[in-house]
Amino acid sequence: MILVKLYGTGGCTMTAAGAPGSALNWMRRSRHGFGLIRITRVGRPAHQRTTHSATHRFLCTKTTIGFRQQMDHTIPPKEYKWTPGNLINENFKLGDHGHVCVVLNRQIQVPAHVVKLLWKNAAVRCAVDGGSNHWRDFVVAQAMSKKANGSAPTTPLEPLDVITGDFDSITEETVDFFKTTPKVHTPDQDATDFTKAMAVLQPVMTQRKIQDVVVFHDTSGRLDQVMANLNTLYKSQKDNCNVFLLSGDSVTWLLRPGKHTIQVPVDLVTSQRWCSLMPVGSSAHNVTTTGLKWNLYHAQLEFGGMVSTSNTYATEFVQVETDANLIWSMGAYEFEDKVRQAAKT
Ligand SMILES: Cc1ncc(C[n+]2csc(CCOP(=O)(O)OP(=O)(O)O)c2C)c(N)n1
Ligand SMILES: O=c1ccn([C@@H]2O[C@H](COP(=O)(O)O)[C@@H](O)[C@H]2O)c(=O)[nH]1
Repeated sequence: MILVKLYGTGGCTMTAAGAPGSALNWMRRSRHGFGLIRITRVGRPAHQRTTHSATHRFLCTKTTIGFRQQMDHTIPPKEYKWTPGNLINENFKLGDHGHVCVVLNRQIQVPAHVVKLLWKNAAVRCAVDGGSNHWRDFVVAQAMSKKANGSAPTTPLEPLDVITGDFDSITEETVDFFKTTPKVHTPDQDATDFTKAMAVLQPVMTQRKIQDVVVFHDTSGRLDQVMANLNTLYKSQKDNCNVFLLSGDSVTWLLRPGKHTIQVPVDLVTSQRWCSLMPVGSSAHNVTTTGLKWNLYHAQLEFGGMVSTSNTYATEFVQVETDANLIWSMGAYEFEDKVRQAAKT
């Protein structure tokens, strides 16, 4: 097993410069047979951690005023355009420089054809700890189904580039199955394996100018893990990347403060699939939407107050203007499969 150890202690930070020993080189070097690469802990070392200083509070206040000015249109709000159809029923390719695929430790419920196309088109492919067991199951199931229905062999699934994690869930069989795949050990127990995987991937993404990450997860099972996965969306903001969580019946990502246009696949509009806006972590004080069945107008969204669930679409283009982060989640897939089944019969 090629083991790349992510040390739990140490003073250096990961660099994107590609210097010898940097995180950036894990793929290239491991392919050349390098056994051990030292990468330091995720996050800042303890001596560099700060409490919220006066300067920090000052900056926060300035930022808040900045958002208010954005909402007042004193300064134009930052604009974002989203085309989730690329994850649901067309193209299956994101960004000018491609996307990263990440498999978390949950059975893959996203329809197989979607997984295969997103995987094929990915620039980097990663499994996180027990996610590698599920990826192995997926690979085997695909091979078996081809054999069982006698269909012509197609090109095999592209290999994993890296497996990361604290390795408390990956099985020996899976280690053996992926014995040539580089492994990056991330033992830090103050962050989830998913969060640490994002940190491992970040230098490669920076180098290759990749901004989008497609994650196969599932909303069933452990609520703490589901909530932690949402937290990872927040944490990934600092790296300026977009992380999309795909489950068997939803696509979820973070809307940052600003003005968002979401182009909704037409079939989801006509079938009136659900969508939602959730103020996870902090209240949003000024949210205005158009294109939804139940719109908001300079509304406050917060836990303990109003949250927008079981909403749906009035038009193909939804606009959301918000002064705070919101989790956007929308129904997908399951319905598509039902339509496909119905069309067959
Ligand atoms: C305040 C606090 N609560 C909880 C923890 C414990 N903790 C947080 S993240 C983490 C690692 C979780 O690893 P992951 O592989 O993502 O999940 P697992 O399936 O092992 O639970 C642990 C142990 C902590 N370090 N600090
Ligand atoms: O029920 C679950 C369990 C795990 N996850 C995600 O997968 C990674 C890796 O999990 P391991 O248990 O360490 O293999 C974890 O960080 C979570 O992000 C999950 O989503 N749901």
